[in-house]
Amino acid sequence: MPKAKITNEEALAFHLEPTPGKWEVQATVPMTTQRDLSLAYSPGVAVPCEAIAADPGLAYDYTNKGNLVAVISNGTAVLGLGNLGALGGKPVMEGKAVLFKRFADVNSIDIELDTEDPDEFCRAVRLMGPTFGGINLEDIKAPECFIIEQRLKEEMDIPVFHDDQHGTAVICAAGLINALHISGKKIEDVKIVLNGAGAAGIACIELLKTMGARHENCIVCDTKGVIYQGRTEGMNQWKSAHAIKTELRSLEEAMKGADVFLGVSVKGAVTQEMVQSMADNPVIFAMANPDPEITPEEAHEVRRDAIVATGRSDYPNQVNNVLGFPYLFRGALDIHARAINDEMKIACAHALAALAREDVPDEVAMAYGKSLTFGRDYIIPTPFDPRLIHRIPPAVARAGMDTGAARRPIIDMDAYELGLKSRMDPTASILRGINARARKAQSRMIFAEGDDPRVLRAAVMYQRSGYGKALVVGRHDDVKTKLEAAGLEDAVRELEVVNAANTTHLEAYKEFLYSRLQRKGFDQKDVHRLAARDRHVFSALMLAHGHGDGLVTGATRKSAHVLHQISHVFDADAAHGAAGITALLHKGKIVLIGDTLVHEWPNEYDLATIAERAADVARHMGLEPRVAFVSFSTFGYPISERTEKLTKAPKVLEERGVNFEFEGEMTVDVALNPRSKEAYPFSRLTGPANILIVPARHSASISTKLMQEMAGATVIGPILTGVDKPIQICSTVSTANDILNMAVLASAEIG
Ligand SMILES: NC(=O)C1=CN([C@@H]2O[C@H](COP(=O)(O)OP(=O)(O)OC[C@H]3O[C@@H](n4cnc5c(N)ncnc54)[C@H](OP(=O)(O)O)[C@@H]3O)[C@@H](O)[C@H]2O)C=CC1
Ligand SMILES: CC(=O)C(=O)O
Ligand SMILES: [Mg+2]
Repeated sequence: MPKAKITNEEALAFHLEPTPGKWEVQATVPMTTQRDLSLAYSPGVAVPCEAIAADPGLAYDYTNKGNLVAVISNGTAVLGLGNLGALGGKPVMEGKAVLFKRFADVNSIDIELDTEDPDEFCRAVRLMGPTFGGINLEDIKAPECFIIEQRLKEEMDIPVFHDDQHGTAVICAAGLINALHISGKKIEDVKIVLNGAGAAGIACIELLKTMGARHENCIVCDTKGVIYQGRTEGMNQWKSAHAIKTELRSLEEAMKGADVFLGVSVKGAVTQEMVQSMADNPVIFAMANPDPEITPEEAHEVRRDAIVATGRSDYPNQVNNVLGFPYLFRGALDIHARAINDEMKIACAHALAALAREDVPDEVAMAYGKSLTFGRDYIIPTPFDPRLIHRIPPAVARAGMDTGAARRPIIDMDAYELGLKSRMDPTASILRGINARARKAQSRMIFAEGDDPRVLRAAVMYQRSGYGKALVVGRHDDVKTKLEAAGLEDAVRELEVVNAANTTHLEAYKEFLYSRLQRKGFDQKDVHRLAARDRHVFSALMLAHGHGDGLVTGATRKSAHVLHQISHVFDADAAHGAAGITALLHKGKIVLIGDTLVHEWPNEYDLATIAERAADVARHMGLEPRVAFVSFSTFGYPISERTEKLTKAPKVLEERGVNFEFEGEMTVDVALNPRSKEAYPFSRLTGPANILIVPARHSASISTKLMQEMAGATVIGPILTGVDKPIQICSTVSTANDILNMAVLASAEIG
C-alpha cells in the first residue's frame, strides 16, 4: 500500500479550510494612503496605460503579464476521472495554479470554460491573450485538445502549452532516460507499449520518437486494443500516425516481451499476467491518476526486476507533470518566449534526468523520510527538490534562446540562476554574498568529525563546490568505508584525512596545550589524551597552528561539550567575550538573535558585548546593525528588576562609544514593527531592529526554535563569534547541507 493514505474527509477539509478553495489574490503595492490610490489607480495609472498602448512590449514591465499564466480547462478529461465538466475540474485547476506559485513563483489563475466546442473554446482563450504571459491548457480530452492547442498556438503570440500532452511527455521522457540507463537498454532498441492514445499518450510517444524510439518498436493501444494499420474503429488522425503493421490486437498480446509499458489510460488497465510476460528489467510507468494502471506492489509481486513509476506522490518515482510545467513556464516567461518548442521540452527532460543522477540534498531525503540515491526507486527528482527551480528553467531558457523562441534573451545566465534561487527564498541574496566570500577565501576547512557520514558528504561538497580544500579528521579506512557506503567512492582520493597518528605536529600541539592547561589541573597525560584522542581538541589545535583556516564541528556531540573542549585551545567562552548569534530568515526579513550559544545568564556588560558581536556579524552579512535589547517591558514599563540589565546594557554601549544604533529595553513588536515604535518617538533606532539581544539563553532558544517550528523560518547558526579563528559549531541534527553551510560561514569569516 502507499505509505500515506488520505481519507475523503481530509481531502474535503483541506479544500474547505481556512477559506473555500486553494488560493487568493494579494496586492504587491501599498494601498493604504490617498497617494497610493492616486498612483495605483486614477490618475497615475494612465501613464503606464499610454506607454503600453504605444509599445506593447512594456506590458512586461508595467503589468503582471510577464509572470502570469492561465490554467484553462473545460473539464472533459479531469485526471483519469473522465468528463466532470468545467466546474467539476476546478479543484484540479486551482491546484495547478498553486503548484505554479509554490514551485516556480509563477502567478497563475484557473479559468474553467463551460464549452466542449473547440471553436468556442479557442475564441475565449484567444481573446484573453493580452492578460497573460502564457496559457497552460489542462485536462481537455483528445482529440479536441490537439485541435485547440494547434489553433491557439497559431493565433497567439505567447506560449500555449497543453500540460497533459507535453508536461507529461517531458517527465515521462526524463524518467525513461534514467530507467533505461539502469536497465542497460537503449531507446532505439526497446519495444514500447503505450496504453492510452489520448492527450498524454500521443504526446509521450511523439516525444520518445523524437528522442530516438523507433516507430516499428512502439505499439499504441486504446479502449479498442492495438492501433494497427487498417483499423477503422475509434480512430482519428493522431492515432493513425502511430498505427503499425502488426498482427497483435490486444494489450495483453502487445505486452509479451515488451521492455517498456507506458500507461496514460485508466486505473487497473494492466494485469499481473501482462507484467509477467514482459522482457527482463521491464520499465512500467503506470501514470493514470489518481489510480495507476497497476500498483507498484502488484507489479513487483510478479516481477522483482521491474522499474515502476506512477503519477502519485505516495509511491517512489512520481512521474507527474508537476515536475515540468512550473519550470518550463518559468524558463519561457523569463525570456518573454513566443512559444515553448520541442527543443525546450527536450532540454527540460534531459535536465531533470541529469538532476536525478546527482547526490540528493538531505532536506529532500528528510521530507520523504528515506535516503534517495539514483536507482530503481529513484529515477526522477522529487517535486520538493529545491534544486529544480534553479536547474530546470535555465536549461529551458537556454534552449529557447538557441532556437529563436526568446523575445528577450538572458544575457547573464549566472545571475539568472542566482536570481532563481532568491526567487524562492528572498533571503537567499544574503546567503549568496556569504557563498561568494567563502569561494573567494578558498579556506582549508577542518571537518573535525570525519567519523560521521553527513560530515564526510559536507566535506566532499565543500571541496567539489570550489570553496577550498577539505581536511577531514578521522581514520583513513573508516572514512573510506563511509564514503563508499554513501556512494562517494570517487571522493576517497580527493579528501585529505588527518589524525594524530599521521600528523608530524602532535608534539607541538601537546606542548602548546600543556602551556595553556598546566595551571588548570591538567598533567602531561591528560594533555596527551586530549590532543591525540579528542577530535575536537585535535582539530582546534590544527587550527591554532595554522594547519587549517577554519573549523567545523558539533554534528556528533552536544554544542556545550564541543565548546568546552575547544575552550582548552581557544578562549572561546563567555569570560573572553565569545557569543553565539543566530540569524533568522523569514518572509524576506532577517533578524539576528544573541546569545544563542555561549552565555547562559548574561549581565549588562555581557549583553553589551553580545550586541557588539552581533553587530559584527550583521556587517559581515551586509546589514547595517540596529540593535534592540528586548524583554517584556518597554522603556521602564512595566517596572521589573528582571529587565534592569536590559536597561543598563545600552548605557554600557554608550560608554563604550560603539558605532552602531542601539536602544532598549523594549518589547519585540516595538523593536520590529514601525507602527508600534511610533509611540516612542525618542527611540534612537532609525528603523526596525535587525538584531535582538535577549535577556538570556533560554529566551534565545525559545524564540529561535519557535520561529523555526511555527513560522518555518530559515535558521542560520548559532554562529560562534568573538574567537580568534573561524570556528563553527553545528547542531547534532544537522544535515550534510547544514554542515556545509556552517563550513561556508566559517570560511567567509562571518563570526
Ligand atoms: N502522470 C501524469 O503526469 C499524467 C497522467 N495523466 C493521466 O493519463 C490518463 C489520460 O489522460 P488524458 O490523455 O488527458 O485523457 P484523454 O481523455 O485525452 O485520453 C484518454 C485515453 O485513454 C484511453 N483509455 C481509456 N480507458 C482505457 C482502457 N481501459 N484501456 C486502454 N485505453 C484506455 C482512451 O481511449 P479511447 O481513445 O479509445 O477513448 C484515450 O485514448 C489519465 O488517467 C490522466 O490522469 C494525464 C496527464 C498527466
Ligand atoms: C497530472 C495530470 O495533469 C493529470 O493526471 O491529468
Ligand atoms: Mg492534467
